Amino acid sequence: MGSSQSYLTNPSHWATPVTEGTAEADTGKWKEYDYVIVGGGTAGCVLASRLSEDAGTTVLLIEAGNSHEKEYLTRIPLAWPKLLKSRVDWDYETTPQKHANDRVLPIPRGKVVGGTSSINALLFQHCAPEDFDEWVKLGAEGWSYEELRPYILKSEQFAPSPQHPGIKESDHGSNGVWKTGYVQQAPIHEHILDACEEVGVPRIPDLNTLKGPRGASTFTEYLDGKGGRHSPAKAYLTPSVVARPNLTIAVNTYTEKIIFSTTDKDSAAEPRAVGVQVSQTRNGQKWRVKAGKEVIVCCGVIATPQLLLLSGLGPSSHLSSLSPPIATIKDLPQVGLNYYDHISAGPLNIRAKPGYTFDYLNQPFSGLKAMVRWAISGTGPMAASAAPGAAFLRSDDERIPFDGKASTPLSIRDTSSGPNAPDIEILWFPVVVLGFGVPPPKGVHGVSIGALALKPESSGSVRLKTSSVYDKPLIDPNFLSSENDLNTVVRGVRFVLRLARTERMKGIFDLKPHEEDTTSYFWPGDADPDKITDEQIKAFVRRNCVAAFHPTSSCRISRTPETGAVDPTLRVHGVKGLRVCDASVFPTQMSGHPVAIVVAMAEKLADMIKRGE
Ligand SMILES: Cc1cc2nc3c(=O)[nH]c(=O)nc-3n(C[C@H](O)[C@H](O)[C@H](O)COP(=O)(O)OP(=O)(O)OC[C@H]3O[C@@H](n4cnc5c(N)ncnc54)[C@H](O)[C@@H]3O)c2cc1C
Repeated sequence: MGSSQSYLTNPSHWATPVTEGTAEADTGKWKEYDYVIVGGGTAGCVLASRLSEDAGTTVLLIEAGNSHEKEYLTRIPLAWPKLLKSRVDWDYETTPQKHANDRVLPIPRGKVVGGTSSINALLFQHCAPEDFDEWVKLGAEGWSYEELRPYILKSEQFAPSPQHPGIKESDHGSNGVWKTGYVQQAPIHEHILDACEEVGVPRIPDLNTLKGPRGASTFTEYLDGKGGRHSPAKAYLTPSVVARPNLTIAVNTYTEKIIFSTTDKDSAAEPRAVGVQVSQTRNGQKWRVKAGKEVIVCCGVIATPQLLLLSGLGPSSHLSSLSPPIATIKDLPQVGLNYYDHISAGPLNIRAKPGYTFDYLNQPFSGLKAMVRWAISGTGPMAASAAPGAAFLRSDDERIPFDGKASTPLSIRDTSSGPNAPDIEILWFPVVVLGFGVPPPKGVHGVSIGALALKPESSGSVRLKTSSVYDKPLIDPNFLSSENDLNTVVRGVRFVLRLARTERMKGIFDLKPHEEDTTSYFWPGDADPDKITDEQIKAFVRRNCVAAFHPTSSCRISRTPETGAVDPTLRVHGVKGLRVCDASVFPTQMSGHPVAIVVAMAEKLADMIKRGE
């Protein structure tokens, strides 16, 4: 099965229409592929590319969004904030968050080939090696750092840069298909790195070494060498891969449910996935395809549990409570639970003198000029980093003067994955950010800094609102339900306030005297760390916290169905012919940015499948 057309929109070309009277699992007449991969996002692109390397294996990749090639803005590194709430964003939101003043928080996710990796901030990070040892302890045998690292390196094609000496080539891959390297940064970035050092966080040359990311550094990013995003879609679905006759890529098509065999004699005890049902509109024509070998679900942390639940895999009490109820195929209590996300204090805006940041691009003429420059030459600020660097620290690091005269002793349990792993990230953006959809202030220059709890205890769930894939599910991350998370974020905010008052930032930051106007966009950025109280910071966080867009674990790997949704081979517990591969299977949260790990995981799974594991 294949086509000369690269990305197919009409299911008649690759699936079989459902006609009246057709039995649900009558697969005999359906178009068939060895592997049906649902979700052409980060993991889906990698798997489709690797599994179709064998010309004798047929692969179908089904994506709900459009081809990335048709979405111009996805190519421009600095343009990703413009993609949020656009047609390439699923634009999910949380339920009202009880511990964040009942606010509803946005959760963007990519709806386009490449998925969220096509709309994200392009940061490439291994996270902390100890994160993976923690995974193994939680039951993910085979997913230690030692076992996953070769696949991180396999994926990467790193371009060294003379501006970034001190990087060991052995810490990066050079023969992979995914291009990484360094981009231009706003002038303020280097100053902030030095300021971090002044507040007790050393500068390190590379976040991606065997020592882990503790320290302050510039991010490696994924770029095509011509100033554009090199998403996994671009890296893995090259024109020659897309042209393979054994690979079919379908776009603008929703997978509604997985279909199970009714003839398999063991199906009551262990159902077998035999294909999927798809459609393009809520009440329109439906089509089906058969998976000769496996269905692999790669829909991400929200849509993967949604699809499993819609297919009857989940807690039967939840499935039967829906209207109309969904028949339980396998009672799997953990599907959709254990949703963890990094929580950020909310934008800590600090004014800066002009000339150090990218705020000038908000003026129409400057922005347009930068876009034209990028379109002609792939250079200039639009090719630069939106989040050039970060500091990864521990809340118990005694070298850091977290506390101020007005602070109280905060009790913080160690939730990190190990002594060398961080539990706080300080991430800076070289522009003032007022919030989703809020226009930037005119004539103001500055930075927006996030203080993130990297190993939150709070976890939540994804649940169905209705029995239709066209209705967004209910997402309740339960943010800040643990006081420990809030205290960790408070410590992160205190670090930022100290950083703002370093010698290094004098004359660069334009701090105003401490005042208590909590309605200002520059509260508490201007606040004096010796005058602000923990209660004031906590109130700010509850009012302003935002998800850091790194959710994981809603179908996590575990030894048993009582503790997770998939086994270490990524097969859904107790179901044949069905695996999951995306950030939903992470056994728990990472202490860093997850996209490189999703890619490595898909690389590893492709090898496992080829070896018959
Ligand atoms: C704004 C933002 C910035 C970020 N920045 C970074 C960063 O700089 N670095 C980093 O490491 N991480 C970053 N992340 C997180 C990272 O990009 C994601 O964790 C990662 O890409 C998730 O990959 P995935 O394969 O799990 O899911 P996705 O890449 O989201 O793939 C899921 C795919 O499934 C498709 N799909 C869903 N439902 C269906 C259906 N029913 N039928 C068919 N297709 C379906 C979706 O359209 C999507 O293409 C960011 C996230 C966001 C939102």
